[in-house]
Amino acid sequence: MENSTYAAPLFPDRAITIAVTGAAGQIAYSLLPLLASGSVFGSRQRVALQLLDLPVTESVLQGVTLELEDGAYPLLELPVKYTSVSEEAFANADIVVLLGSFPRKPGMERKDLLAKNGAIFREQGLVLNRVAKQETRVLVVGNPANTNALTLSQFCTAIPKVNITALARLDHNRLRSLVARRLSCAVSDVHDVAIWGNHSSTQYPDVSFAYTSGVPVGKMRAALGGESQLQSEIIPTIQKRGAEVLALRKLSSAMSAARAIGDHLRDWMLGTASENELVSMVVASDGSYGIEKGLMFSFPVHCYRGGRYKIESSLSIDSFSRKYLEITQNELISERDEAMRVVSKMC
Ligand SMILES: NC(=O)C1=CN([C@@H]2O[C@H](COP(=O)(O)OP(=O)(O)OC[C@H]3O[C@@H](n4cnc5c(N)ncnc54)[C@H](O)[C@@H]3O)[C@@H](O)[C@H]2O)C=CC1
Ligand SMILES: O=C(O)CCC(=O)C(=O)O
Repeated sequence: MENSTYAAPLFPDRAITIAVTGAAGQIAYSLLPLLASGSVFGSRQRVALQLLDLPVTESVLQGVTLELEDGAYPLLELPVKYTSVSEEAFANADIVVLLGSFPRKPGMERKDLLAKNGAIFREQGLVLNRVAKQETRVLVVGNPANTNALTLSQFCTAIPKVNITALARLDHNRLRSLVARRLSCAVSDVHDVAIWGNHSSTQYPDVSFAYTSGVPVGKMRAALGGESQLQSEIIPTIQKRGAEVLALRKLSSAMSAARAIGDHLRDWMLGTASENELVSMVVASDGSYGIEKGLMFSFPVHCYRGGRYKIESSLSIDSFSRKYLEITQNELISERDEAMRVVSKMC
């Protein structure tokens, strides 16, 4: 991971406590070693893990815990806690990573999961509302991630909305890597790609502000073949990348998702490698770019040490981009309305 290895620990005198739900699942199996090894929060930050999954997975979760212990990670507090009781997993957590949910199967759109996962995120919002600290940072990964984060935030008013985010970093990393492959340059040379909107096939992967050492800002669309090439090939490739992996593996992306979660958490908590770097995060809209206030929308943001971020609100959006922003905003509004209809019936 970029930047974190030598970072000063966020909590020099104690471990950072991270609750992970869905901890017996496939993303967790790639994520937990990243957290335990120090590659997210730095090589001097102690880490305490509180793992949650359903009672039916108890033996798997116990096996994962044994493996973490057998990893003999110097930074990891022992014993690793695991439970099927949300209150126990979330108590005193500095960070809560919500993977636990019903996953998409081949042929399904992520929004087909709204009803099933809306119930889970309502329930977890209510529990967090009772036991979480105000400063707890929450990252929603379970799909449909934007709308699950919105549902959770409706039921968890104890945590300020700025502390609740969802994952768009996998899409951001996919785009960054695609640009590097097309331009035959290093991924680390590609800066300021952006993902806008929903973590779904309507997301808008945007290269308008991207640059490399050889391609200055404003010239990236042309360097990638122009708007028609973006429209017919590059944008759809990123929009459908999750489905492509799912069709090939018969399982959704997990290794790359874990890596993206590490990147999201590291940048959010420690700040980006360079102060001006743009990264993509799903956050509550502040009305920038005309996006409805409160909608959980992926924006390009700047991150600052200590778990702070700011939406970059001064980019200029042309008609090519505007059309994509509207499509993804409309999808999020309809997901939100459907999710609120579903969860209101549960009250
Ligand atoms: N936002 C993003 O970029 C991405 C999101 N995802 C989503 O992340 C989620 C997790 O993916 P995988 O690990 O591959 O799924 P998985 O099916 O391997 O694991 C999910 C785990 O969650 C557990 N679970 C289900 N309901 C739970 C609850 N109420 N409380 C606690 N645990 C619960 C299950 O028992 C299972 O162990 C899925 O919703 C997937 O669609 C996956 C990749 C990228
Ligand atoms: O596509 C899915 O439903 C799960 C995995 C995912 O969200 C992704 O790979 O982007």
